[in-house]
Amino acid sequence: MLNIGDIIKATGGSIVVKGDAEFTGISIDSRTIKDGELFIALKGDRFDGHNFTMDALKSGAGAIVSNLQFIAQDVVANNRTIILVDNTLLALHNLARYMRKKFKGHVIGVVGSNGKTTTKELISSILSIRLNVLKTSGNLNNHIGMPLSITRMNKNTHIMVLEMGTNMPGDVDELCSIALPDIGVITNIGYEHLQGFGSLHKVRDAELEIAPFVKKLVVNADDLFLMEGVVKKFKGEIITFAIDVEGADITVRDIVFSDEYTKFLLCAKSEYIDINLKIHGRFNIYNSIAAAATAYAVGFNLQEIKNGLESFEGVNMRFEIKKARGVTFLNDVYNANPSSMQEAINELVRLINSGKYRRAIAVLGDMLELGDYGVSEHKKLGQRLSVIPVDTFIGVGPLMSFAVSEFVGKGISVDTSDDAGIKLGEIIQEGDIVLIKGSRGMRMERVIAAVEDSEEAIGLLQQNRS
Ligand SMILES: CC(=O)N[C@H]1[C@@H](OP(=O)(O)OP(=O)(O)OC[C@H]2O[C@@H](n3ccc(=O)[nH]c3=O)[C@H](O)[C@@H]2O)O[C@H](CO)[C@@H](O)[C@@H]1O[C@H](C)C(=O)N[C@@H](C)C(=O)N[C@H](CCC(=O)N[C@@H](CCC[C@@H](N)C(=O)O)C(=O)O)C(=O)O
Ligand SMILES: Nc1ncnc2c1ncn2[C@@H]1O[C@H](COP(=O)(O)OP(=O)(O)OP(=O)(O)O)[C@@H](O)[C@H]1O
Ligand SMILES: C[C@@H](N)C(=O)N[C@H](C)C(=O)O
Repeated sequence: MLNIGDIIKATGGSIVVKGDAEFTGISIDSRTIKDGELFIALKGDRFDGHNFTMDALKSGAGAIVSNLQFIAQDVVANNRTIILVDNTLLALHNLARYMRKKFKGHVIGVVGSNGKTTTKELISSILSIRLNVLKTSGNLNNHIGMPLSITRMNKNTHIMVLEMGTNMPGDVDELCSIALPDIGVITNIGYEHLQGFGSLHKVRDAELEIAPFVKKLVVNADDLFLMEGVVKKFKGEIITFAIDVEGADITVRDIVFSDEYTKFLLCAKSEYIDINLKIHGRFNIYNSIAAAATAYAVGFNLQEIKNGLESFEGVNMRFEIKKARGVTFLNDVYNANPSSMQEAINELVRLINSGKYRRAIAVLGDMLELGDYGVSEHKKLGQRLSVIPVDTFIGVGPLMSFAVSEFVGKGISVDTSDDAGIKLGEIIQEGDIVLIKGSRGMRMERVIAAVEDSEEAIGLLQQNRS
């Protein structure tokens, strides 16, 4: 329960109408606010939440606003609490910071270019074995989603696992100044959001903004560029995980990949345990050992870590392997940048080399937000695809057309993911393996939807089977 005294202390706001003094939680959305919650009216790209204060007050217990002119008299007369502040986003930040300061457990901040959501979920899966974990839900990793997640804290919360996203310098610093993490996890440094950062060095600087806040930093020792920055900027306890580099705190041996499972031996000092993951790819071993190292650092033993890792089912749209009508789809449509694209291609190659598939098809959408690197990174991708056994490459979007033009082989350039789905529907055959990936804005999930709807594709597959 949040009480009005704490809210006023945290936000410095003033009470305009005093109704309920206790609230079950915070909501920023009148469409989903629940009975007893306090609405915070935020201004967004499409709407100003103040326009929905009345709706919110009808269902909720009160509101924090910065502008009273939207509050109708009949709602005021209804005795719903109304708190006036100068800046509602800042009020959300201050409230989250206030609640965090009262919290005595560990707060784990997960940053890095790739794998944050998956690593956050893996850490939570392990810690939940014996603790009540509060985690950022889904991908809510920005200056709205992360503080909002903190406000879900209650007296039963033992530990927090918070994903922190960034697409420009200063984001991680801002998020850390609210969450005050004591343990940091940096998954890796890669080519992401270069439009906002300009260079890989600036990406590293941005992710390392977590360093001054934490006492322990869990880092990927195989990422030598990251490690160079960590050693320069961090003076606390460094906990390392690695597949290749020897001597890391958490390492792995005897990796076995298949399209059903990923097995390996997880080693911590002189102890080891076998792990059988339901998720796929070498990059997911990194995410798993990042989670293992974090859990180890807060006192979890290897059996608990095994249980948490093995029960994890994966996150939607992140390298899901789906089989439909004899075709294997690698559904990696959540996002894309040059580093994660390379990882996905490595996995495609590994699967092709297993000899189980007839043909490989890559359906790839633009990698967005790369600024000046956009064209050159797409051209490089086309060249890389040319030297692996990809039968057909369907490129979606204007940037991918540069990749298609560099591709030596059967390349098709289309404008939208719907068009790509139709093309794919025309060519897929039973026994094919298809990688589908692109930036969020490219909506590559529509490729799979279009194939599923395509009668032609279904017909072709049935014809092939008989
Ligand atoms: C605020 C909010 O959550 N908006 C989401 C909402 O947008 P919508 O169009 O409905 O409204 P507005 O934002 O314009 O509305 C303002 C407020 O009005 C409320 N409201 C509106 C209508 C109504 O009838 N009643 C109302 O009460 C409304 O609820 C608002 O409070 O829906 C969209 C579609 O689902 C969402 O896209 C939109 O989400 C925005 C973008 C958001 O910031 N959401 C956060 C909760 C969040 O964490 N979102 C993550 C995205 C994270 C991300 O992209 N991370 C980047 C790094 C980012 C770094 C930082 N510099 C940055 O720029 O943010 C990364 O690479 O990881 C997510 O959704 O996944
Ligand atoms: N450790 C990793 N190294 C490289 N690529 C990865 C790694 N983990 C995941 N990926 C790729 O990144 C995609 C998104 O994964 P995830 O959502 O876990 O990352 P994220 O960092 O949270 O992304 P975002 O920045 O959009 O929040 C996956 O589908 C996969 O292609
Ligand atoms: C979805 C957002 N978190 C992200 O990763 N954006 C990049 C540009 C992408 O979608 O590839």
